Parts: sequence; structure tokens; C-alpha cells
Amino acid sequence: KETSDVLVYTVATEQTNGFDRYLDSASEFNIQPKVLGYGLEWKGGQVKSHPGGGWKLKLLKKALEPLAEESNKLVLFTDAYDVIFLGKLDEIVRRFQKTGARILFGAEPYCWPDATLENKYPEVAEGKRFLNSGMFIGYIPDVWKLLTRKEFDDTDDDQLFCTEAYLDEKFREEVQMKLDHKNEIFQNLNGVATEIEISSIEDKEGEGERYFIKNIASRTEPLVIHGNGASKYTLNYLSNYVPNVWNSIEGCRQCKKGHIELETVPPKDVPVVLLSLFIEQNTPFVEEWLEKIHMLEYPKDKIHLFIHNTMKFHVDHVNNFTEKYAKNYVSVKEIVPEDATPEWTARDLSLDHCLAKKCDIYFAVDSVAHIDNPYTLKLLIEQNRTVVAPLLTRPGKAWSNFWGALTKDGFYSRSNDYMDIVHSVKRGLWNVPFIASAYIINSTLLKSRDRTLINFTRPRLDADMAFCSNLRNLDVFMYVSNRVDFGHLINPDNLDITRTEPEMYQIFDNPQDWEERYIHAEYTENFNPDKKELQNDSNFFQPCPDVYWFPIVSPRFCNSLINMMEAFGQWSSGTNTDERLAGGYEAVPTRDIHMNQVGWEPHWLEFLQKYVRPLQEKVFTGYYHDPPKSLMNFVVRYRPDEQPSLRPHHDSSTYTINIALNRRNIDYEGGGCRFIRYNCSVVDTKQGWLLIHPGRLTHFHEGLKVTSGTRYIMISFVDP
Ligand SMILES: O=C(O)CCC(=O)C(=O)O
Ligand SMILES: [Fe+2]
Repeated sequence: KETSDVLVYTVATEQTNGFDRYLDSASEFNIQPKVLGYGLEWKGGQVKSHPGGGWKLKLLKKALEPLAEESNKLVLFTDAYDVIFLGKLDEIVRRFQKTGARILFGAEPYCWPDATLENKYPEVAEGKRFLNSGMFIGYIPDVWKLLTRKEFDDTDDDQLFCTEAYLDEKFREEVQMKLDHKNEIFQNLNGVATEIEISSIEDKEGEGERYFIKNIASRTEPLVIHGNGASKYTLNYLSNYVPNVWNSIEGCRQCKKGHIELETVPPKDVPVVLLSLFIEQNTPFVEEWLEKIHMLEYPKDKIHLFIHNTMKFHVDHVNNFTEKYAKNYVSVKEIVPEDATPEWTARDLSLDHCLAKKCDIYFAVDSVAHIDNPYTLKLLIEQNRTVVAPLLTRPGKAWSNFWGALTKDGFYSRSNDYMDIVHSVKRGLWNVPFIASAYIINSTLLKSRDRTLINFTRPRLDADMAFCSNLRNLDVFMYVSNRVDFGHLINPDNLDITRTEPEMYQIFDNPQDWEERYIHAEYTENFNPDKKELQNDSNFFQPCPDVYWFPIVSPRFCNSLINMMEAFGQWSSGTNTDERLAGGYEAVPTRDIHMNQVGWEPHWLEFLQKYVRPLQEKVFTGYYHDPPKSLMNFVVRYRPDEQPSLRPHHDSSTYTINIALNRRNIDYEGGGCRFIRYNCSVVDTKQGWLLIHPGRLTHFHEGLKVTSGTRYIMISFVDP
């Protein structure tokens, strides 16, 4: 049988993400469906949760009327929004003819919409027993008999209509009406998700794999699948892979579909963006977050800003940002903490604001979402999907801004490929049931759908969950993209804003951000074997024998540490009595504050282990002590009128580190550290640089006199 003798029909009244997907899958197999009802108002009733859909069959009936006598022709009818093709028409027909049926319907495990009909159904030894009317194939004259068997209304239930025909034994025999119990062709997914597997086969060249769908219960590979009822999310998941949507050689094939190039768009037509920033909780590293927003590669004269800040803690951060940059944007609307606008309201307002500003693109970014890749906005727009989020993860964690699957009640669940996506083992564009933290929305969605259905407000649901649930109800696809790295998520859980310099305490919770802010820009150069600026024939700066010198912390770190100490303010007396020490006695006292007095000792020890120890191992080879131990960790303050210098002494350490926290000749004059045995002084200390030297025996040393200003140093006696 020629495939031209098979007419493929579907019903779709409007363009939706699901309809696009249906058409894409059809074109993958050169199937050209005839679309019925397009542009018309749906007349089939409330099919989501209620019976209905008779209108579909009416449309089909009308289309088949002139063909009713064509006894050699077949008709394949399927729904559109929740159906995809997985195989060629030839193969569908071949399998159909093997069944001996003249009409073949897909089967499902539920007797719907009239459960009382269950006992009227013939028993089946294997497979699904009940009729589903979402997909069927048959000879036109027989299908015509089915459609004309009885009168029906637009809002009558199409599945009930077909079921009654099937349960009429005489009619069933007459037209050889059968069900595809074992999914030779049709796979209805509702209630059978656990029977479905995505399998992969080596492709012809053996260089990669292609995906296909297998029913492991019936041991078949169905050719048309239907995400009926709640199984639409299963279909969304499967359709990330099939039909040949993703494979390991070409990667994401669907990513190239509909893609646009902003480079080729004339400047006046560049999409207008509403960039909405949300600070709904106290969040570490908001300054960097805002800075990255500003670094986005996108014409600022096409961006309107909307800022919702609920936190007093962040008022200065936002003000600094707007004072510096607001003038570059088309407009800025700010909602401040005093407005007491709840998150739900603010997010709803931002969508309205987008429409008011005639935006083409809505881009929401929450304060935990660091957009590290400055091309993110541009790339997301070019991806040209209704809703798409950049994949963001907490570095090194499985925590991300999307869910791979849903539980029955709409909560978080993991998909089989969740970890592969989070770790970007697989890269692509993934249709998922939940996204948050950062995403773009094409404003055509806001304009074409009932705005009251697209919002963030639902009783007992947080804003993101309400929003995604609304989009799911509208069958709007939400994609998360990890085609490239876009950024990362901040962990805001343990931020203590009662601290001076709260972010200094974030070395455990947000180590990557901590490092970027507080570690010296040239720190990694310390480990570069090709580093040119050598000194004293050593690979490392050695200002005095066995005293090494490294850049380690940023000026920001130094200023923050000084700030922490001065805010605390309880400098020691500089006398021999020191009740902070076990013996209560200090032979060589300094004016200092210990790290444990400001609750920062665990953080300091982490810093020693992570950043100081590798340097120690480079210069004092063979000495290995991991983690380093240190009981004495403190900041020293020298002042001409307080304690200007420190008399010669040994430290109770294997090695000592001494970090200069401020600038000689700017913040103070004089000072430095003199190693007496070598008559060698390090006076031109550099802010953020660390001196590391042995503590005892050879390195008897003194602190030189500060003649003006205040000198701050950070000291640790490592491995006492
Ligand atoms: O002033 C200096 O750089 C030396 C400080 C010192 O040796 C110490 O605090 O033990
Ligand atoms: Fe010392």
C-alpha cells in the first residue's frame, strides 16, 4: 500500500507548543497531516477534566464525507497537542495490516468516561483492555460507518461514542474493529509510564547513540505516542529525545529549530526587554549579582528595568547600582522594602509592566541567580522559545533551578536524566515541568493568552510553583537550556546579616563566590611554573632567606577584615596578662583581636587549609600537615601612640604567616618585619600579600616601628 493512500488527520484550533511539536515529529517522517478546525473556536466542551470532544469527530466526518466510498484508502486520526509520531507511515500501515482489523484504536488501562462499561469489554490475556479515542487508523468506508453509526453532538464525548460502537458486538464484527492492546502502533501513556523506557542504539557509524521508545511490558516499539491526561509530562520528557530530537553525535537537534540570529536584526528591531530583578530574601554577593546584570551583552537602550527589593540589607546595594547605571537603561521602576509589596504581587506587577512598556521579552532574574555568562540574555532570546530558563546550579551540588519531573501532587521529583543535565553530561534544551530563578518569557504568550491565567498567585503555593503550575495548565512548555554554561546559584540559607561583613563568613556556603571576591586576582599565578619574575634563584619571591612572599587575598578581603576587627573593637591591652590564653600569660604581647572573638576561626582554618597549605608545600618541600593546625589566629594593630613595634622573639609555630592588610606609605609609615640572624627586613610589604617563614630557631624576628598611621597585619602560628 502506498502511503499516499493514507490520509492523516488531526484537530487543532490554534498554534501551541504541543502543536508545533506534533508537526515537527510528523515532518521528521515526511508525514503531512491535514489539520481540521484550525483558527476555529473549540466547540468540543471542557475536555480537560470532563467528557467532550465530539466536535473532533464531527470535523473528521465532514472531511471524510466526499471520500466515504474510497475503499482502498486509509485514515489515520490522532489528537495534536499531546501526540508525537515516532515512525514512518509505511511501518504504521504494515503493522495495521498485520492485525487484520479494518479499524484499530489505541488502548489504555482505564475505562473512561463511563467506568460501568468495564464488564462489557472483552477480556484480554495481555495488554491494555480499554479503548482510547485519541488515536486510530482504519479503512475510510469502515471509519465512515463508525462516524455515521449514530447521531452525536459537538459536546458529546468522542471516547464514549467510539466505545459504544466497539462494545456493540455486531458492529465490532462488521467493521472488524479492534484495539491495539499491546501497543504495536499506538501508545497511550496515561497510567503506564513505568512500562515505558527510552532506549538507545548505536547509530550506523557506531559513533553515538539514537533514542527510541520501548514498552517493556508488551515488548513493542510503538510508532505514535499520546500523552493523555496526566501523562503529558511523561510525553514532554520523552519528546526531549524522540523522534531523533537529541542524539549523542549531533547533540540537541531541536535546539536548531526556530533559532534566530540577533546579529542580523536591524538595531531598531532588536527585541525590547523588561529585565525584572527580584530580591526576596537576604542574599550574599548581591553586589556581584548586580554587576553581572550590568555586564549583560545587550543594548541597554532596549532594556527597561524593574526592581523588587524587599530587604533593607540590600537597599544600599540597589542604590549604588541604580546611581551608577540606571541612566543607561530606557527606564527603571523600583519597588523598595518600605512599599511592603509581597513577592506574588510584585511578580504579577512586573508582567503588567512588561506589557505596559510594550516589551517583546520578559526576563526575570532572582538575587540567587548569578548570570556569569554575559551573552545569556542574547542566547536565550535567540533560542526563540515561549519560556526558557538558563540552567543554573549550585557549584558542585545537585541543586538547580529546574525540576526534571513532578510528583502526582505537583511537587519536586527527579527525572532519570536529571543528574546528566545538571552536570552537563548531556547538553541541550529540555522540556521540564518546573523552572525558577531566571527565565525569559516571550511576550506573545502574555498577549495571546488570558492574562488572568498567567500569574504567580495561588493559595498555599510559592510564587514560582504557582507560576509554573499555571503554565502547565495552559500547556505552555518550559525549557531549561544547558547548551552552554550560563551561571550559578547562590546558597542564601546561612547568611547572617548581624555580622559585620556577612559575606566574609560565606567561605563554606558559597566557596566559589567567596574566592572570587576575596582571593587575590594573581593567587593562581603562584602555581604557574612558567612565571617569569623570579627572585633569588628561587621559583618564588624570597625577600629574606627562607621567607617567602605570595599574593593571597584581595584588597577587599583586607579592608573587610580590618572592618570586622574595628567594628568589634576590643583590642587587647598589649600587656603580659592575657585571659584569652590557656596560661593567661603572653611573653611578647601585641595589640590584637583573635579570630574566635569575631566568630571567624572555622572560616580562617578553612582558608589556611585551602589557600595557604598548598603554598607552604611548594616552598617548604617535604613538610606535609593537612589540615594545618593553628590556635593563634589574630589581627595586630600597630600605632605610634599605642604599640608601635614588637620586640625580637620566636613564634610558637612550625611556620608563621603574616598578611599585610593595609598599605605602607599610604595608610601608615615605618613598620615591617626584621629577621635578625640574616639582618634582613621586609619593609615594602604589599596589601594582600603573605609572608611565610619558619617560626623558631633560625627566624628570630621583630616588628619594626610604625612612625605614623595604623598598620594592620593578619598573623597565624601554624602547627604550634
Ligand atoms: O610586625 C610584624 O610584621 C611581625 C609580627 C610578628 O612577628 C608577630 O606578631 O608574631
Ligand atoms: Fe612573630
